[in-house]
Amino acid sequence: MLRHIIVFISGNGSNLQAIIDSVQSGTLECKIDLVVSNKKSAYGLTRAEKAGIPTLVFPLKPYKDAGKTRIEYDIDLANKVREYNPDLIALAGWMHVLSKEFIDHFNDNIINLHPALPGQFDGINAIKRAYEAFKRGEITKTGVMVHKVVPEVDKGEPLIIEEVPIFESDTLEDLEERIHSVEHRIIVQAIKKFLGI
Ligand SMILES: Nc1nc2c(c(=O)[nH]1)N[C@@H](CN(C=O)c1ccc(C(=O)N[C@@H](CCC(=O)O)C(=O)O)cc1)CN2
Ligand SMILES: NCC(=O)N[C@@H]1O[C@H](COP(=O)([O-])[O-])[C@@H](O)[C@H]1O
Repeated sequence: MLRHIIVFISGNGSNLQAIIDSVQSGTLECKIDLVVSNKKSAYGLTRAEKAGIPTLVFPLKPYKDAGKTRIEYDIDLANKVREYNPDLIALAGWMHVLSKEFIDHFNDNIINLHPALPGQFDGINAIKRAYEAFKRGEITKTGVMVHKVVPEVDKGEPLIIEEVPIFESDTLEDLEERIHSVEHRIIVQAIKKFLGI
């Protein structure tokens, strides 16, 4: 039976593109029913449109301007996404912390791609923070993981973890490039693993 996924983004969408490419090549046998972005400027929306995938732009600002809460935003977003009844929601660069109220609608069927090892650099700017920690001599390597999403940020059970080396000669850009290439591979692997396909 064809499995259905929804991908959440906030920016460039290179990981979304990796998912799209895998679906189009047949290596990932599922259907991307919707791409959701909280930013209308996200280039990932263009990637989705070029691939003929429906998009939903759902910004937070109107809620803030109306004095509404993040929870109200999350509940409204969850109600829109539930209409698609996805087998999986994949957060691929989604830059909002999702509330319990959102997560509870989807029975643990949410995964997130994070460019760090478990417990190393939770939150945003993980690659830069890892690079700076390496330069201070505090770490010798970093990594990428895809994990289940729970209310506590980046603390969900890992599905896939891959270590990524850092070299003395690396610039931050070198490390970012190395990490992104790993991300593009393991996000697809993680979806396959989660869906059992
Ligand atoms: N409940 C959860 N929500 C999200 C998780 C998670 O594990 N549990 N993963 C994140 C993705 N992420 C790290 O992997 C992450 C993204 C964003 C933030 C964050 O602090 N966002 C700020 C806004 C930052 C900005 O807009 O630049 C915020 O939400 O206020 C932390 C971690 C996705 N959601
Ligand atoms: N904490 C979450 C986080 O940092 N996510 C990161 O955002 C980038 C999105 O890139 P993309 O828009 O090109 O896929 C990726 O590096 C992803 O790991």
